[in-house]
Formats: sequence, C-alpha cells, structure tokens
Amino acid sequence: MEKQHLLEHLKKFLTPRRNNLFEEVLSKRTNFFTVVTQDVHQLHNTSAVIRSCDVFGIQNIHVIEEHQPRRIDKEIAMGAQKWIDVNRYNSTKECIATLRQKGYQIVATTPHGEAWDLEEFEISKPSAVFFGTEKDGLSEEVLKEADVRLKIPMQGFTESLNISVSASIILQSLTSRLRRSELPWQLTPEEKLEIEFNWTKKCIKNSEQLVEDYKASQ
Ligand SMILES: C[S@@+](CC[C@H](N)C(=O)[O-])C[C@H]1O[C@@H](n2cnc3c(N)ncnc32)[C@H](O)[C@@H]1O
Repeated sequence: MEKQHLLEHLKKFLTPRRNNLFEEVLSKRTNFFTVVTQDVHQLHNTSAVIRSCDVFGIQNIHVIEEHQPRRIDKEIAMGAQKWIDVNRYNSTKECIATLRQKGYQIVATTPHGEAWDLEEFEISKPSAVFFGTEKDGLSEEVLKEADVRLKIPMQGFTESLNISVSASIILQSLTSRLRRSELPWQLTPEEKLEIEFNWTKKCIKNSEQLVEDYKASQ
C-alpha cells in the first residue's frame, strides 16, 4: 500500500500522457513467456532480442554470460533495456534451476532435428524460450534439459536464421496466440505496481530524493 501511495505521488511529476502510456503498455505485458539468451557473442544480437522483447510485450529476459563478458549494447536496444527486466547469470545450470523454480517449462529453439514446428507448438504452459549462440547454437546442456524443442520451418539452402530474427518470429507468433487465448497471461497487480514504480522513477531526475522526502513527510 505504501508503494502505491508513493507511486501516486511520483506520477504527479510526469505528464498525463506518459502515465497513460505506462498503463497502456503494462496492460499488454506478460511474464507467461520469458526469453533466455545463452552466451550470445555479438552485443548487437542480444540488444536486438531485448528490443523485440519490449515490442512483443515480454517483461523479463534472462541473459546467460557463462563464456561471454557482461555487456549490453545500449545503442542497438534503442533504450529498450530501460523498460525490460534483464536478469543475468554466470551459469546455465543456475538459470535453468531458477526458471524451473518459477514454474517455467524449458523450451530450446533449434533449426535442427526433431522439434515442434512453431505454429503447432502448444502454448498452454508458461515457457522460458532459449536462444543459442550465432555459431554453435544452444549447448548440449540446454538441449538435453529442455522439455520441448521448437523450430521455425525453413525452406531454403541456409542452415539457420540469425538469432534476433528467429526471436522476433517466435515471439510474434507466441504472443499473438497468447493474447487471443483465455490463458492467464497478464501481469499480477503486484507485478504491475513494481514495474510502474521502477519506470516512473527512471523518468524523474531526482526520484530518489523525492522518495526520501515523501517518506520523511509521512
Ligand atoms: C545462427 S543460429 C545457430 C546456428 C547453429 N549452427 C546451430 O547449430 O544451432 C542462432 C540461434 O538462433 C535460433 N534459430 C536460428 N534458426 C532457427 C530456426 N529455424 N528455428 C528455431 N530457432 C532458430 C536458435 O536459438 C539458434 O541457437
């Protein structure tokens, strides 16, 4: 309740247009699907995936950096990382365990072998959708651990799609079907409050001071 009051206070420092936009975007956000990248080499690829998460309404992305440095390309994400929760891991094992604990099935995307075609993939379960590196794809560890494998059917000579292109195609399909379904895909009121609070704070220059002043005045 205190956070709700604090948010109402902070919202006075934003324009009505900005506050309405936050509410509109939040009403379309989901945690029903979440995205995971595993040791992606090219920063612009990770950043492009983050940007697609924002566009398709995925609130959380999980970035595994077991063999890659911890950097995200701000320019290419076009500021999208400001609106998305980026969860970082040093180990694939830890990431999988965390996501399973949150109730996600593990979905490995791959251009090879036995896998569900995207349009036939059953969307009824909360899913963490894993994407692999540019050269080698997902590790054996993820492919073995996965509950389901998923592929975008390809008709040409090329062996695979670029990772960020495949993330966009998959997210577009999954989220459009999800929003047409009766599944409980929307964020909870608690999640919405937390996210709107963080977004609002990020848009106000002296937000920390305003929060302190407000608390002191109560
Ligand atoms: C450039 S591909 C990796 C190619 C790699 N040689 C391999 O064997 O997987 C990078 C990532 O994009 C995704 N991807 C690419 N093409 C795909 C397809 N047709 N279906 C599903 N995912 C795909 C997968 O996550 C893959 O790990």
